[in-house]
Amino acid sequence: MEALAIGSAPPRPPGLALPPLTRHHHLLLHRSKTLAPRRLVAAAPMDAAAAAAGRGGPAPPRCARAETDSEDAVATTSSPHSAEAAGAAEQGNGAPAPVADAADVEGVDGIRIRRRPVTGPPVHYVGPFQFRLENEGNTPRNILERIVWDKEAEMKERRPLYMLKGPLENAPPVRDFVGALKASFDRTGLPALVAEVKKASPSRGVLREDFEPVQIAQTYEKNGAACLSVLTDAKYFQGSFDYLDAIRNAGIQCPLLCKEFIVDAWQLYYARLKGADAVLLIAAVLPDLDIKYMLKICKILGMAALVEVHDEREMDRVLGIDGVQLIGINNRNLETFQVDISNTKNLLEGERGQTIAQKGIIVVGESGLFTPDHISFVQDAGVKAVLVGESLIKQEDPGKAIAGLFGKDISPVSAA
Ligand SMILES: O=P(O)(O)OC[C@@H](O)[C@@H](O)c1c[nH]c2ccccc12
Repeated sequence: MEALAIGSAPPRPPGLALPPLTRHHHLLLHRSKTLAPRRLVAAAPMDAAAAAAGRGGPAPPRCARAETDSEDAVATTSSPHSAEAAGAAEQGNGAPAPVADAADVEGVDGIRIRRRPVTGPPVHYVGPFQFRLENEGNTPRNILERIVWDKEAEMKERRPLYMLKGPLENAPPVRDFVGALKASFDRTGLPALVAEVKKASPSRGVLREDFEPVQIAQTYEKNGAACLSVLTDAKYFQGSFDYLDAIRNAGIQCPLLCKEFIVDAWQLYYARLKGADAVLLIAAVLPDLDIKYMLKICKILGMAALVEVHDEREMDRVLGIDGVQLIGINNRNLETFQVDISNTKNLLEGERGQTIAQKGIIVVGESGLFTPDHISFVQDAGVKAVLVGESLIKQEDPGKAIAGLFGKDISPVSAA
């Protein structure tokens, strides 16, 4: 294993130069005509969201006043790289750069959500009064944005990275997540099951009242799950890193996926020390450069990364990244909660499917799978693994429910 780059930020991989400034110019210059007119409102010196954003996370959003337009606008960025680019724009010629509206930042680095709240333009001092432009920038527009903003805030409470060094050295050895998926597929001829230990979700509420994570994990393993996925987000999924820990220490052999909204490399180290063998990287949340960077850290830590996509654009982005071994196609849109299992098929059709086959990438069909027909449908579409939560966890014995989902018993004992 390579040395762990802990205590200091792992170096930016060679060849990953910052994108040239011009890549962002259209975003900086273009202004939406559809935005509602803005109003000036009297404001407290700093509201809570602005204060949170201003506390200085890894990549504070930058704001600048529009130069060419009388109407003030707000710029934000969704990645460290675009933030740096915006900074360069300010410094380059000494003049304030034209900026984008909140609505225009959709699509920065290929991600639609805004990674951080827009803080709004600076407070204006007018005699004894202070004014601040009112806009929608401090309100999340969808659930994914809300979760990610909260996660960024959570990150501010974390222990410093160097404090993870000791516990990381004592972490349980890594298990081969990809190998387990392949072995299961070869053994059963059916998509390998990643069974999810999930108490609740924002879209479905509480899925199981009497929630015993270790027992659930044990029955999943006994009944043929190749790997397990453990929700660790507390606020929206009632998950916990303690569940990961407890499952790992209960003697479960299945490799474990840490199901978390990863926004910061720190979480990768933390997941590993809690026993994770794989992590989820969501393309709707992470720009390409962050995915590349995090893949390298995963490699150093020996963990697999399941890179999740939901649409063609995200799939194309991820197919352009070297070193991706596992792609998850989420049938659930995390912004609207709509589930459509034909999404898996659509994203695997034509050239995309061929590229995936050439690269030897394993595709995991995720969400909304309830019946043997659903499993056959996604298998025919080309997946070699499935990620299933609700349809199992809601049954009295979630493990026994596996045979119902696949239409046959896939437990290792029955195959022997
Ligand atoms: O419960 P379902 O519909 O079987 O879905 C499981 C899994 O795909 C879903 O929990 C999931 C997929 N991607 C995510 C990202 C974050 C949180 C949860 C998820």
